[in-house]
Amino acid sequence: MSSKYGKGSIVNVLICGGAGYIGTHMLKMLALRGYETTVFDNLSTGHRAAVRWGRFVEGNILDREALDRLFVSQHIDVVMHFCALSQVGESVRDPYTYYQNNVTGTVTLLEAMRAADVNKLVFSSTAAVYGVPVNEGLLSESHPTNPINPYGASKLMVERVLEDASRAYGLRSVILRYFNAAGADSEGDIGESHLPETHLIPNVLRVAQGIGEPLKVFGNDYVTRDGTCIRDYVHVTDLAQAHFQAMRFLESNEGTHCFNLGSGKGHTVMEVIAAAREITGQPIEFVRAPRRAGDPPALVADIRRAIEVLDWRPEFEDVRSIIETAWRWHRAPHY
Ligand SMILES: NC(=O)c1ccc[n+]([C@@H]2O[C@H](COP(=O)([O-])OP(=O)(O)OC[C@H]3O[C@@H](n4cnc5c(N)ncnc54)[C@H](O)[C@@H]3O)[C@@H](O)[C@H]2O)c1
Ligand SMILES: O=c1ccn([C@@H]2O[C@H](COP(=O)(O)OP(=O)(O)O[C@H]3O[C@H](CO)[C@H](O)[C@H](O)[C@H]3O)[C@@H](O)[C@H]2O)c(=O)[nH]1
Repeated sequence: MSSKYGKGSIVNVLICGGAGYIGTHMLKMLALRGYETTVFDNLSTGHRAAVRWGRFVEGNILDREALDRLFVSQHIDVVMHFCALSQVGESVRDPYTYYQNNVTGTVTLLEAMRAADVNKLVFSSTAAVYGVPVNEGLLSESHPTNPINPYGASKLMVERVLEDASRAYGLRSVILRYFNAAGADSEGDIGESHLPETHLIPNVLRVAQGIGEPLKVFGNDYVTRDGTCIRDYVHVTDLAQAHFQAMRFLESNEGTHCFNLGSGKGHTVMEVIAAAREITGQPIEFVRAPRRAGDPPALVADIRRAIEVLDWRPEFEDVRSIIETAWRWHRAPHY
């Protein structure tokens, strides 16, 4: 079997945060490829109904005893760590909760892994670690990290912990800095369901369905081609595939390794709305609103490192195909 899809020495995968949006897509991929999966999740933002494969353990990564019990009861080869609170605005209002959950929670998980001799981790980081880009080009992993909110800072702190843990304890880790996760499982089994929903694409599609408040477009005076922010939307199944390849990479590579994950292409808010109008056939009305605090004008990934080192490439190349999968889910959500 090819190293891209074939099985290596890894059999048992612990998916922390596997009841959430991205974690459930990871879960489905691993389960269908024959891996033994355990999801550990406190359901703070995740959904029990989304965990349709493998074993589920309800628990909090801040609870060391619960983690110890899990590692004793189940052999684990690798941990994929999706748990986080991830709303930028909330992190500004309540930083203690964010540092507690995202940093202390992760250190607790790492300590439990060390005690159980589990030495491989794939970590969900974010483009928010970069802060405001220093130039207009694509962002590579070597761009300075200067987060402008506690959410991004909490992820950067964990990245630093992982580097130190690699030197001190031999932990192997891959840090994946995602840009904007979007879309849904192409079979419609799972999708994005957050409450409140802050992300652009689900909010646009909610308006297309005639649900809730009108869409707000935050800011129209950015120095971009139409005045609205540019983001790099990457399909959630492409993210799961990158995790899969990162997991396989850890079988033969020591140390800490960091990769951007995006599509490599940027779209303005207005371009996303235009694409969604075409796909849904709905007018999708919006109101202009002031800039949202903490929004950089443009964030687009340089993904060459993930292509070269992980042999990963996004399959959903066009934002329309990403929105189409999300639209299918939003018309028939299961949870
Ligand atoms: N969605 C994006 O665009 C995006 C972009 C960059 C990075 N990320 C990161 O990717 C990861 C997954 O994001 P998502 O969009 O799937 O979020 P999500 O909120 O849907 O999923 C997170 C999951 O973690 C669980 N969780 C949170 N804290 C926990 C704790 N203390 N103990 C146990 N479980 C806990 C939640 O219940 C949820 O099921 C997060 O770490 C997020 O910061 C997401
Ligand atoms: O109702 C909305 C929602 C969003 N936007 C705009 O659409 C763009 C995308 O916003 P999202 O909230 O969908 O995504 P963000 O770029 O703010 O955030 C995402 O990417 C970040 C990294 O860049 C973090 O990782 C974060 O967790 C993740 O949600 C932004 O310009 C935002 O101002 C609107 O105009 N109206």
